[in-house]
Amino acid sequence: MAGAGGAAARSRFAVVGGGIAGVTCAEKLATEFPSEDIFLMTASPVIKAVTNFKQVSKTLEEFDVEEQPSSILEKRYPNIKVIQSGVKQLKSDEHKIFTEDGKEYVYEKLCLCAGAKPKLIFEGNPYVLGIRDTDSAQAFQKNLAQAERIVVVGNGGIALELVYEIQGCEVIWAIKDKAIGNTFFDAGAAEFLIPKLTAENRETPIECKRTKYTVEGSQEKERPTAASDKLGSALGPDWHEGLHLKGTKEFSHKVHIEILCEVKNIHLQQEFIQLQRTSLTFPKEEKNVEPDQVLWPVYVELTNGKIYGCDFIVSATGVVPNVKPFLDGNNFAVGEDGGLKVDEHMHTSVPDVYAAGDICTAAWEPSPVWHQMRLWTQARQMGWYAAKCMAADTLGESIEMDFSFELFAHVTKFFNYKVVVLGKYNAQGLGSEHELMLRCTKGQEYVKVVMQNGRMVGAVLIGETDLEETFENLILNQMDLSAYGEDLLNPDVDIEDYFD
Ligand SMILES: Cc1cc2nc3c(=O)[nH]c(=O)nc-3n(C[C@H](O)[C@H](O)[C@H](O)COP(=O)(O)OP(=O)(O)OC[C@H]3O[C@@H](n4cnc5c(N)ncnc54)[C@H](O)[C@@H]3O)c2cc1C
Ligand SMILES: NC(=O)C1=CN([C@@H]2O[C@H](COP(=O)(O)OP(=O)(O)OC[C@H]3O[C@@H](n4cnc5c(N)ncnc54)[C@H](O)[C@@H]3O)[C@@H](O)[C@H]2O)C=CC1
Repeated sequence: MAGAGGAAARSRFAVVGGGIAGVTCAEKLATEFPSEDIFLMTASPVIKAVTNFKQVSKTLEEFDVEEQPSSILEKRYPNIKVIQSGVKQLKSDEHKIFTEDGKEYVYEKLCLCAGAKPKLIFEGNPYVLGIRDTDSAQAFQKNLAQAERIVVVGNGGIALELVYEIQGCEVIWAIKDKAIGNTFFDAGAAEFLIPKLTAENRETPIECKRTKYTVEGSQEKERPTAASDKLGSALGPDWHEGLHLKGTKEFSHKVHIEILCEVKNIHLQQEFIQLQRTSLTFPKEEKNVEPDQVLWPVYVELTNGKIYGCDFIVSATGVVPNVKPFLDGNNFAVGEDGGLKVDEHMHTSVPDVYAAGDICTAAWEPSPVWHQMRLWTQARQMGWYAAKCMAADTLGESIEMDFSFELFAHVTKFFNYKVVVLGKYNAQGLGSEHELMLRCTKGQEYVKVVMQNGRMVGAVLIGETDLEETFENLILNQMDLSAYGEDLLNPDVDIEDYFD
């Protein structure tokens, strides 16, 4: 193949990234062009493959994500050539890729699927950890095994999962918002979920059949172990189930929530003691903590004036697309969130370069009930559709937007409840032009629909509601439901029979 200083290897199609988006894209290209070699360049030694894919309804899908050695992918698709080396530089004007191992590759069409990395608060502070891939999850588990108290910052998917799963360690959960889980829920749903978080006796988590990520916990308390700076792929479903997320204490769960605050500062122990002695304005006491004056390795100062000592901090504060430094020097249009802007054909602003998954920012005019969220369902759909678009452009064919972008649909699990979110489930972008309808049975189900001009535009379904398919249809067909009024959520009306 390509040698340092030797002739560059050539392929019609190249894909960068061995996560869900990249692997799905390479697989689809390999199927569309069985006689072409597809280069898949990836910085991680393993790739992520989608297995047990199940189309639950028109737009809802469920699947497992498996970490596999790249040889398995090459066996399944003999025309995929995995190049296990990070991309150091892209020279898009020459259609060339330079890898860390000193080789170069020439492509005709390229799809960038390099994912994203955690957007950390106080980046560089050794006491602040992020969770993204197997390495960082293992580093987290190792540190937790020695911890008595940690501070979790952020209010999205990772924070929701962590605060529920962690045992034997006190968790101070600091959120900017009034209610928990702001990326998925409104205050009503948060209220429904809170008892599950604070319950004394939780259900035992279901044992995970596949052991996924385990490490031995060290007993010595020291500075947090950081994950390596290798860029791995994002974790898959149920990533925490194989991990023993347990601290040093005997109690089961202990979560304290601090709302409407951010982290103002982080002080190391010595600095904290010094500040207490010398600064007139610095709080003299660590508040809300037992008066035994435990000394913690690190102290978190919140914008609400409170200070908490802890062993380390988890920053679950979103992601930033991986565009640096390997894309420097190319003229990519970038969205506000730092992602590569792509049009309705997943094409970036640079000729012959497409992008999919967490690295990209959907810059097309979306369907009124779809929006981008960096999720593995969207990574799979985008990777698949990008390959279709690359194929269509190569063959001079036209292509229509894939149906999966018609409606935002996500199924997941929080606090052991099934959670389905559809369309504008939090009335995103609707202003005051909408109405909400609710149905809630404590400890069992929470159903919220968002209505606009008599039509359903979004829904949150928590628990086993069995309503997802009917509501998906109602949002897609935009039927005028004004005549049904409150009956829409009446548990005595069999709504599925009504509309199916
Ligand atoms: C802890 C956690 C839990 C999550 N839970 C859920 C969930 O329950 N449901 C859900 O839908 N989503 C979840 N997500 C989000 C989901 O995992 C991601 O949106 C999705 O996996 C992104 O896939 P991707 O292929 O775009 O990127 P990634 O999986 O990040 O893959 C990027 C790939 O690019 C490679 N790469 C990066 N830079 C280079 C380079 N310079 N050269 C070569 N290769 C490079 C990396 O090695 C990697 O293989 C979770 C994420 C995390 C971190
Ligand atoms: N079950 C699921 O669907 C899950 C999905 N994910 C996905 O993985 C990715 C990473 O997850 P998260 O880090 O949880 O990101 P996220 O985007 O879900 O949430 C980020 C949270 O951090 C908050 N935040 C941002 N900056 C902050 C700051 N400076 N101080 C305090 N709070 C701040 C935001 O308000 C938001 O609540 C996301 O794309 C997420 O959608 C992760 C876990 C589970």
